Amino acid sequence: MQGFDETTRSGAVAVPARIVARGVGVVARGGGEILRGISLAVEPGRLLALAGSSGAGKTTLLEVLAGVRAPDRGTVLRADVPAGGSQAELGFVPQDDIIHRDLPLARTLAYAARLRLPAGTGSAEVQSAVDRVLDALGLTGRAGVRVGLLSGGERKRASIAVELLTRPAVLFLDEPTSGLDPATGAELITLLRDLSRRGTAVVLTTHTPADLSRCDTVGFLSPDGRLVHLGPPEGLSAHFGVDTVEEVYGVVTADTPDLADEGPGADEPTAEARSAPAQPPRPLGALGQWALLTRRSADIMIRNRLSVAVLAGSPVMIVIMFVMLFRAGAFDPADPSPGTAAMILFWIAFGAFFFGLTYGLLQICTEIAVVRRERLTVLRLGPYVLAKATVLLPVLAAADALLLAVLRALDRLPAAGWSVYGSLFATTVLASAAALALGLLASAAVSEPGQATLMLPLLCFPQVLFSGAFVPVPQMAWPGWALSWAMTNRWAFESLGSGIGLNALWAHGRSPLGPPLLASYGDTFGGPTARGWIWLAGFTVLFLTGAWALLARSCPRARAVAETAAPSP
Ligand SMILES: Nc1ncnc2c1ncn2[C@@H]1O[C@H](COP(=O)(O)OP(=O)(O)OP(=O)(O)O)[C@@H](O)[C@H]1O
Repeated sequence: MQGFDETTRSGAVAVPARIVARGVGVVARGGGEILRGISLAVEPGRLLALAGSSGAGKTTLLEVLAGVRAPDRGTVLRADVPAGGSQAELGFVPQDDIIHRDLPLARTLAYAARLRLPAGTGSAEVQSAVDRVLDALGLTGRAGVRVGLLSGGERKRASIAVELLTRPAVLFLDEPTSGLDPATGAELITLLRDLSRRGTAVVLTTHTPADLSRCDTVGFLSPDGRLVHLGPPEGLSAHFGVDTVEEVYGVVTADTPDLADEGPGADEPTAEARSAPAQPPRPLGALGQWALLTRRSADIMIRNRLSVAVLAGSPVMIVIMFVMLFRAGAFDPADPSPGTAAMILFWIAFGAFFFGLTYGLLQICTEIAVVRRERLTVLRLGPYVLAKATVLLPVLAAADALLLAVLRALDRLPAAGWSVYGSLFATTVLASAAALALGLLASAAVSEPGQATLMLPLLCFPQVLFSGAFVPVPQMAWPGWALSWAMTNRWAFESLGSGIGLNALWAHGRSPLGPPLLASYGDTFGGPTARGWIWLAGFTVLFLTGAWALLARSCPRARAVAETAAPSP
């Protein structure tokens, strides 16, 4: 590990910053107080550790200082040390990794750099920023290794490297040493200390007593969220009248007196700093983000064996099953099989739905920590969601085309012109698009991949039951009839039937089973094919908007710290 010595001088920050919290309080949703009356200053060139028992509020305080979360009481203000000029960035490393595991380290850093560095940054500058942070964190030798194969300590350093790309003035880290062995943890703290010596203010939370002795200042929280000590680590145990830092955790209770509130000191941010909005350099625009995120998503998908297996395997498996299930010639007007013809169309609609849903379900929840972090500063959610659809729609269209082509080649579908097959193809692609959007919505709604997997049957069952294939829509009880309007599969099934002329086959084909089926299904296939397309396109837009809205709620933007002033009680 290089550290931030003279050879890595480019790791220095351009604009050091000071952050001052005064009387900060945070109230939990249930009404309990998480933090009470906390005042402290984060200084450039200093390494501040926040310690305290589990649940004391360390992460909450870190998030408030970083602008990730707004305080309910008090103020958090920042002052960039030199007057004038643009304000420098804040870096935030949460506990979860904030890099994609499927990409080689240098590649994932290059994507992060293109997203975070100002619009118009050239390839050479991106490469030099990546080389700089790899060097600074001792990861140059691991540049070509897939992130998932790095050790825990290397991955933690890789997450820090992402943050250093923009030369942040203040770097916040939530438990950076958790899960690391003592030597690796100590090495990491030394590295952060070197970083702080170069002008960056570093704030971290930790549970490891050994970390505290390597920091400049320790802020100790009581179990009820008050700051009960703030000072150099050497004075910590003496302050509480015990021999070791470990013992401090035992003696600090809700009865421990508050730190005397002397405030953060005379050089509090000036009035100008209070009112100055943060002016980060202009980031990549919406179109640029969409193009970059599309490339990154495609790159990740191709490199992930599981996703390649799902993308290629599920259409092939479903086509084989359909071929095994249905006999040839169900659409032959001379000897039709009316019931089978309807079932073939239903299962084509369901196949298109299933491809789209399975493709979408794991897209967002598997990288939510990365999205959350990128959203804090630069990421736009519209381009992000659209990039997912852009990458997956062509693959879905290919799967739908394969399904139709194989079924036609093996005579499970009738000999018909290009216009009929164009209509069937358009229906399946729209059905897949709506299902993909539903999958993305579900993926944005859950918090982990396990929950997304559980959603699969929950989303599929109603689409089978209420599509109108097994119980025709005119025969449904009214609650089922009402629900059927919300089923994308109903509209795909109806458009397929109308596009292929199922009513005519049932009415004029030489099978006595046709007319009764026609009577039972009513005008299910009698409407224009485009009616189903409009419904499917509408659902696609609705579900994509829903995914965007859910992400906007769960992944908020960071608040400009200078503006996070809440009224004091
Ligand atoms: N959004 C929230 N809504 C309700 N309660 C919350 C919320 N965020 C945090 N808490 C509660 O606030 C308390 C402090 O949480 P926090 O994660 O800040 O503590 P911590 O000191 O970092 O804990 P640990 O060391 O175990 O990570 C906990 O009891 C937690 O359950």
